[in-house]
Amino acid sequence: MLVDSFEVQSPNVVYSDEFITSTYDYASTKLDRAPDGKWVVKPTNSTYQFRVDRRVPKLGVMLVGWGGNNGTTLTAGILANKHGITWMTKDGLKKPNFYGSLTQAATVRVGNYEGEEVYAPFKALLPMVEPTDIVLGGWDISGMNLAEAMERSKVLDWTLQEQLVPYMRDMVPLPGIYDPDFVAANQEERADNLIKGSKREQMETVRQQIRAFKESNSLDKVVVLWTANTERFAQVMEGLNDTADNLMAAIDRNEAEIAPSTLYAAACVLEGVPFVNGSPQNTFVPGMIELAVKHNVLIGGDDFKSGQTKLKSVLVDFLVGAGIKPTSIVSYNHLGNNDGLNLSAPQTFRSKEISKSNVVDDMVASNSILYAPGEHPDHVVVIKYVPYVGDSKRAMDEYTSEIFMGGRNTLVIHNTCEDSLLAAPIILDLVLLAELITRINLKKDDEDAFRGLHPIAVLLSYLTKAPLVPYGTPVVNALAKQRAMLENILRACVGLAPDSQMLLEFKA
Ligand SMILES: NC(=O)c1ccc[n+]([C@@H]2O[C@H](COP(=O)([O-])OP(=O)(O)OC[C@H]3O[C@@H](n4cnc5c(N)ncnc54)[C@H](O)[C@@H]3O)[C@@H](O)[C@H]2O)c1
Ligand SMILES: O=P([O-])([O-])O[C@@H]1[C@@H](O)[C@H](O)[C@@H](O)[C@H](O)[C@@H]1O
Repeated sequence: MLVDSFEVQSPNVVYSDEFITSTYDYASTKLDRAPDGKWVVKPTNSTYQFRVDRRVPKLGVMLVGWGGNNGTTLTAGILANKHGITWMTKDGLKKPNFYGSLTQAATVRVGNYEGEEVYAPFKALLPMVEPTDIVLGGWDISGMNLAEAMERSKVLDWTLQEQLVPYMRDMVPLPGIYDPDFVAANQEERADNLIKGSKREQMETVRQQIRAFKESNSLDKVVVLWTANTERFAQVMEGLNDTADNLMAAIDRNEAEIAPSTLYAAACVLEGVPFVNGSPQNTFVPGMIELAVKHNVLIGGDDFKSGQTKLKSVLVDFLVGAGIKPTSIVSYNHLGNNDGLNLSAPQTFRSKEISKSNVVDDMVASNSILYAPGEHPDHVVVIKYVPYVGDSKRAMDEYTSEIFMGGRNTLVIHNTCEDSLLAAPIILDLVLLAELITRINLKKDDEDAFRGLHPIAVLLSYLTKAPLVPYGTPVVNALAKQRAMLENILRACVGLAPDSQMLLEFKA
């Protein structure tokens, strides 16, 4: 059974016009080592208070790379849902949906009613912005309007595209910050819509564009998300970008090694606007992270977890969790969109190779029965550019594992999909959750004042290949654990315990 919404009746939850306030008992463990070397695990309990602002803002979302495959596809999807646009295909009439979005198309279990399991939409956990209320805008180094850019992307059925043209032809991306040193040379030909000037002038222009977008649309909040091309990694150097002050000084010196993505991110932080990185490059150099923490502005990333890697973070978790030892993982894919064209350059591919490769580290480290210290599966990532297939990425994976008594198991997976149809709903979740997170405050035990969550938005991990986490926080890539972490924190905000899956009421 699915319920559209619910309210929690509990002495630990108070609903006011402005806030949902909950008192939550958090159970964890503390480990000690006894003198005889025995490990001692001590259950611990602490009390948190969560306070969520129920007032959903008028939200503007500014995409860096708005005219790309992902940007145009998300824009088209939101408009088709907003206006109820249906379209005919050879398979019959199609209706708009938000499939692939955790917040819009997934559910959470809230309990059992008269013997029937009851679920609610994920978005029912806490008040969230409705996707169709979002005001979209953004930047692109290509000045093509969104209708023509949608056609260029070749993602959506033509019978849908032609109905969307009237809504999208007047959407024109703002000029963007372009630096050919950070992307593939093959991107030069589309770079006709550029912010000129020094790095400081470019950053200040972006700040002014954000302010103008917010004011002209009478917005309460803006979230910026990078869905532009993958950049090469920037060198991290002492005195350049290792601290917030050094980063700002480097921008003022027009230092070449400051990437466009970092300039956008810095502009956002200085404007108090959340910035989410959907690509794998190290936008968040140490100085950028320090700047965000200093200004207490949400940052999150990196690299949308959309297809091949998302499956990997499930499959390896299943194998290792079942005591099976993956020993060789080969992930190949080819695609023919502009992302693939940009990734055909070694320096930009390297950014993607890193984010696609590190995703198994936590799962391998979780099982020293299978893996000796320092031992890892062979892991190879290959991406090839094949123009003919366009956005329809072909992913082929081979997982070889050791099983009982010297046996071997090999799984071969073929996965074909429009990459942008996987990424667009993930972008939606990232911006909706980033906005929600800024409305969550908490305090622990006897702390006096409520405070926000850490500006590095670990809660977005489920949606990213390379989760950005505060120093000292474990990096979790296993998809089930990431989803549970997100769901359980949102459940705690309304005083609900994690779903233990124990179903004890049916056990005796
Ligand atoms: N499934 C997916 O599509 C997926 C998954 C994970 C990550 N990503 C990442 O998302 C990003 C976008 O993917 P896409 O398929 O939409 O690519 P795309 O090339 O179609 O779109 C990128 C857009 O960004 C613009 N752009 C490039 N540099 C810019 C800058 N400095 N400022 C403003 N605009 C700029 C380009 O002109 C282009 O229109 C890529 O980095 C890709 O690696 C995509
Ligand atoms: O998310 P995922 O499917 O593992 O990874 C994808 C890669 O396989 C693809 O080659 C690349 O172009 C996309 O940007 C995305 O990163």
